[in-house]
Amino acid sequence: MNAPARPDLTSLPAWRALTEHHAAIAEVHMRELFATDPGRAGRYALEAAGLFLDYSKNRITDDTLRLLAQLAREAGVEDLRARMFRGEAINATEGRAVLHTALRRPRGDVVVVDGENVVEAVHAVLERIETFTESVRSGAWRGHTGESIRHVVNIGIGGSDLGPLMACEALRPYGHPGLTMHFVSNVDGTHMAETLKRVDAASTLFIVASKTFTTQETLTNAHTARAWLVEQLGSDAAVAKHFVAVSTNAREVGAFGIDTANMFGFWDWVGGRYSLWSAIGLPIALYVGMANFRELLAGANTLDRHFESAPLEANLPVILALLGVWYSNFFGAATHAVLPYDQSLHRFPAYLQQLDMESNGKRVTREGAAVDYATGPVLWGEPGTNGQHAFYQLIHQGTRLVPGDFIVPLDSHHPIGRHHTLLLANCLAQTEALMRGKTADEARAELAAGGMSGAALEALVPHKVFPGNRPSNTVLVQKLTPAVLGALIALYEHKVFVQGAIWNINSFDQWGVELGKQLAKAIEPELEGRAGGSHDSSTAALIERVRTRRSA
Ligand SMILES: O=P(O)(O)OC[C@H]1O[C@H](O)[C@H](O)[C@@H](O)[C@@H]1O
Repeated sequence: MNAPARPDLTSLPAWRALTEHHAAIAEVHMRELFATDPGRAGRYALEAAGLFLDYSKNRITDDTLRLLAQLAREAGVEDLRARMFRGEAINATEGRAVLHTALRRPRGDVVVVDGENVVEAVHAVLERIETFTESVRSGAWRGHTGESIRHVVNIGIGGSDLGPLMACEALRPYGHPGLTMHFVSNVDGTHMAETLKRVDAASTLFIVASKTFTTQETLTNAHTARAWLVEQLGSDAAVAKHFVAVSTNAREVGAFGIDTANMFGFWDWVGGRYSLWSAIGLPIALYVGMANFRELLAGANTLDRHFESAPLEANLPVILALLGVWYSNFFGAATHAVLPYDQSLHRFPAYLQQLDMESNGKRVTREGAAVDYATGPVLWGEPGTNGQHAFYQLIHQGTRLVPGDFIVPLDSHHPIGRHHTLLLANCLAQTEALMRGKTADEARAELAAGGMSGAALEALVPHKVFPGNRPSNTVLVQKLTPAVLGALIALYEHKVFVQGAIWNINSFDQWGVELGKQLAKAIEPELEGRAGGSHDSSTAALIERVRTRRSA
């Protein structure tokens, strides 16, 4: 299981060469690079799986790309990629394979784990999902009182929430008109209470989605929902027609009271944040139908094949990953923005936050040594153009370097009037402005043309200057179809993989979420006065204040 320890990242020849190269080009402005190289946009563009990437507005030259690809090679990206696709247990701290790519393989493909072809098992579950979703969508599946299903409430959190929620939002144009989707994740009772106000029990299906089926938030919400349903419909027997489960843990599903005939399984080689392709995608399949769900899988599989076979220099996720490494490790950028110019991708940044930050927010190497370089960035974003009117000021004129990905479809699902032309124009204008900036002379000339002069003009000039040289990627897609969405998600999954491989961290565990959970378990009885504990003075005083001041 244990591969030989890799040399430290910063001692690799390519790393050293990149350090020198960075010193040489750090001050070079992209305006200059574009002015002296008419072929730049054509050379720094790639297309695969319905995604077109323009990465020419980056602070790179041919040398940068050559050295970054060399870094990927020296860091063993290709070897780890092969080991992931083969199903080796590359998630060493949990002793697990990492095989979300097997979930989107066509029938007939073979991926063997522990002597079993998992692709067959994957398709067997897909067939069960197909049968179930068709019966719900057609109205054949009846609730306890004989009504068909009109509301679906997914109860899950993290990877058992963000993926299905994001994809259902993104694929609204494909959604079943008679189904309203709801997602409850937060243990804050408000989330469940406000959702239950909007559904009626007789026509509601609850999906309890939890890989482990032990997650406190999800189990608490599921118990509340079940009690509500039983009260509304007046019978425990109603649970059978209104609750299904998605989990790897049949025992706990049974203990909760859901018949395992109504359970859709998956496997421990599917990480939570990589699970929307598994039965965790049940809400997606219910909403957009199985044919579209299969398209989503097929789009991701096309990107997988590209990732697996394209040379590093022409490999979309590899290029995105290398650019991220370039900014994180050589320019000191601490953050990365994802800016979809598509309202239906409004939860995409939130989804990517878990994917990227839970995967690469690590501080020790796969061998357990503390890293001496930066790892995953703080990822964030909002749909354009809303961001433009909120935080783009900092991206244009602030003191921090914020590389960003601009994602936009050429065709809208809602081509009303000139909306989409305006949206596209804004997207293209922003990346141009970030790259070019505005010099003092340009600002001066503009102010003069507006009738200003003298000291007043000069006083304004510094405020009107945009330094530019701010990097961005532009991802163009024809239209946000299920296949394109699948490819887009897979693009980021593999980007995260490549970065984790270079940083030599395990992108597939998440021990960092455990300590808070542990402490919450200890504090919970203390808040109710059922136990005492030993804490720092701040936590102790806060517990005391909560215990004595809350009214219920
Ligand atoms: O699906 P579950 O087992 O309920 O887990 C839900 C989520 O909670 C955990 O704490 C992890 O941080 C996430 O990676 C996971 O997706």
